[in-house]
Amino acid sequence: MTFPHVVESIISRNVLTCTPDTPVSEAAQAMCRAHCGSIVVVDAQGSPLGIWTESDVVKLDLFHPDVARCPVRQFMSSPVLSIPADMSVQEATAHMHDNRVRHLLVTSPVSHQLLGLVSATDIVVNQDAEFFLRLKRLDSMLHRPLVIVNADQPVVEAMHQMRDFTVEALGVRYPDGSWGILTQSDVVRFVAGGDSALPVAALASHPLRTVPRQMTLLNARRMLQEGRTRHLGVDGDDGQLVAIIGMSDILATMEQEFLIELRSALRERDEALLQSRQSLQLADKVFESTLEGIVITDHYGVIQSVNPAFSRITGYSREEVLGKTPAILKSGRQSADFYEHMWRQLKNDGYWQGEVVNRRKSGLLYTEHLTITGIPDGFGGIRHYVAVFSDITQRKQAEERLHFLANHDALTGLPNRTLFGEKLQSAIEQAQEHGQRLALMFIDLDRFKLINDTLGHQAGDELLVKIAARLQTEAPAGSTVARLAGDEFTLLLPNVGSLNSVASLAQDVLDGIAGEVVLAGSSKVFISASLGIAMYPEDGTTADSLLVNADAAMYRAKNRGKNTFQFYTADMNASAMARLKLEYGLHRALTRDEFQVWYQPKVDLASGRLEGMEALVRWQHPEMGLVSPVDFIPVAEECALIVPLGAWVLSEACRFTRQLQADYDFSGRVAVNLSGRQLKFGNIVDTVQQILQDSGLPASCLELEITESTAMDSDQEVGRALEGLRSMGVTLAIDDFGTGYSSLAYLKSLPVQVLKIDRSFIADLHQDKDDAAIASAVISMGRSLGLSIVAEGVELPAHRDFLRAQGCHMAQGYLYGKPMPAEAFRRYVQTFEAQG
Ligand SMILES: Nc1nc2c(ncn2[C@@H]2O[C@@H]3COP(=O)(O)O[C@H]4[C@@H](O)[C@H](n5cnc6c(=O)[nH]c(N)nc65)O[C@@H]4COP(=O)(O)O[C@H]3[C@H]2O)c(=O)[nH]1
Repeated sequence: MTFPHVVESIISRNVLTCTPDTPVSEAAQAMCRAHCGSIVVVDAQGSPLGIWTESDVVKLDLFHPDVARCPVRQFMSSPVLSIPADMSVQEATAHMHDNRVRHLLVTSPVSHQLLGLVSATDIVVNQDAEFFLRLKRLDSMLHRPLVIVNADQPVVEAMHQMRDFTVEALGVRYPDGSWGILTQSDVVRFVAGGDSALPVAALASHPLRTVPRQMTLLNARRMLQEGRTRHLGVDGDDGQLVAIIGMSDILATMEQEFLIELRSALRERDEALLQSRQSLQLADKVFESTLEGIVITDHYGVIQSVNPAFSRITGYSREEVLGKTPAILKSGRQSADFYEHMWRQLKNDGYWQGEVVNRRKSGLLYTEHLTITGIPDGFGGIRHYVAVFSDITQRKQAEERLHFLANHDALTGLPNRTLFGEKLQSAIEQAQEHGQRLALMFIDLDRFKLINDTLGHQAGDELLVKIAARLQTEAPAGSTVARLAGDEFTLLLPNVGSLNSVASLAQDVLDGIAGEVVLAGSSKVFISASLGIAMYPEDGTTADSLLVNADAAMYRAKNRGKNTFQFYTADMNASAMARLKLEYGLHRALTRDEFQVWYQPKVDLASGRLEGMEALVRWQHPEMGLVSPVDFIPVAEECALIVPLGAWVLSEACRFTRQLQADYDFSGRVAVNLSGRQLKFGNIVDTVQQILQDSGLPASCLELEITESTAMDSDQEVGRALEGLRSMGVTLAIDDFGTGYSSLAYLKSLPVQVLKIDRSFIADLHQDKDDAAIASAVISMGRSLGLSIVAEGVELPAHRDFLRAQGCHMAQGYLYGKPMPAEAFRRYVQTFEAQG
């Protein structure tokens, strides 16, 4: 059976009312007129005081002569039961059942005014009970006794029968054997104005309509509704009247069924309520006592509730965070991208889980494992977010510690073999992807075993820690130092440039390690290391092959006498060694006076006069003999030795030239090469000034040559230096002109006076038209800019003749004289002078 939702939808709004003083007979008349089974007794304000129903009428003692004139208040049921209109039909039915009434007044839940009346009939008629009524037959509900009166009996007696047997209708037997019926409403009519001596026949309905006992309740109800009568006689199988049934009997049956259902519904509801109350209590307990922090926010993320664990973990009290957002915990450790991703997932899945680093009120960071769940609002949106988190800081720290221990050497704290292997692998992948080179150095301490055995393991450990520290000092940024085992260390250098730089670093590492180490107990040891280098990709393309080859190279270094390094590839060794040798030699050469300045004459092409000379440095190496500047100047440039070396050459050349001037009738200029590094970092203006002053050589007798590429350097420092030198009165020349990419406009802006045509254009100009064309173009261009033109590398008379014909001013080359030591040049000047 289904029930209408609330009582208001089924109430009868036409309520029959009367005052409390209304005589019983009048009340009964009103009920008869209105075909109502009850009348509500109201006070002057219309508030219900009681109710008087058909069944109350039957209870009247009509033998008492004045009873019909008595006020209805004496017989009404009071207080009258009323229910609010928004009460559910189920509850209303339970109410009726519990209070054993068939009518309830219905009042407005707001104003409490009387709205109407609801009867059991209203409830049952408004049920969709067809299915049920079709299943049930009349004989299933024949529980009430059939009470029979004779047609000639007085009505008052019949009323007593009704009351005593609590039946709504009586069977009336007529003398001819036919049947009639007397009902409660007939009694109401009687009370409304009947004579107490009236016989039953005067009020009874006759004949009684009868139906068979097998009839369904549905048909019986239909007949009752159609026949405008509230009762039917039921025939037994033998055709004898066995019962009288009325609408109320059908309703009672339905009610019973209804109540059974209702009771089970109520029981279920109560159980559900109890269960939900218990779960709520449980949830409350969990919320309050759980060790996990809980934050509940609204749809906008504004905090609505937090539990005690939240305060314990974050340090913020409930009051401090209510109305704020969880952003107060932000540590800045997560990127905007992180939060964007989190919200996107929350929106899509209604769920997010992960680790977050937040900040406690005290400022300390902590790591939490956080789960955020969106609580749906039932309309496709989110009503709340619930965040549950646990503080996993200690666990994380322990994990990190474990991870560190698993990947680092306990003694030195350096990465161990495992971590180093990973780093090497990823460096290889990186190098492969970007086409870079990397260097792997394998370092093994020399004589470590001896130290360990003689001084003990503790001293050995101490030494290893100190060596690790030295290695880390030498390791450039971006490199990785690791300890693989015992006294074996590695250094990984990603993205390395030249082999020379690797060799230099290897030497620095060895120098950094080598030396005295003071250990606890003041024992001193001298330590050194041997180092092997494997290059990616030349010496191997896998981590293993690089390690094996670096190790092999290290053994070779040991065999070569220790405290040295070796590349795995022999060629690399040779060039690196040669270069290192040169570099070391160079450092020593200055202090050991191994440098010399040689001079090469420069001649005026038109007159053939000696116009000056170029100073050219030479290195008299004790083993290698005379070393060309072509071999050592670039090295000196790289290791910055060029600055002191250049200053020495300059001072030597100026002193020599001043001497020539003093000794001979020599007024020529000396040209000295300047490197770019001298111009940038050598404080060159002050240096030149000082040298000129010390030597006494006039600035006009000094020419400084800079290469075309240095001249083109747009570095401001270079420009300032050139201006400074020029304003001092020194002549500036551009060397090797034609080999670079000088723009004419730029050339014009430089404070130079001399252009030296590179000898590569001169060598073949007598037989190569292009060279000839270039040389003559440079000459004419230089002249047009007002520059003095010097041709280098003039070896043949043909060179001389061509250059002279083109208007070149000066020449320098083997035709006039090779670079020669100072003494030889002195003689050269002497000869020239003698020739006049
Ligand atoms: N084949 C041939 N060569 C000729 C002839 N005439 C001169 N040479 C060579 O040409 C070079 C001229 O010097 P550079 O262009 O300044 O080129 C110089 C210069 O760039 C650099 N250099 C020499 N001394 C110094 C110095 O004191 N400081 C700096 N920074 N660089 C220097 O070394 C370079 C080479 O110097 P050197 O070996 O002395 O070589 C000299 C010289 O010996 C010739 O007719 N035929």
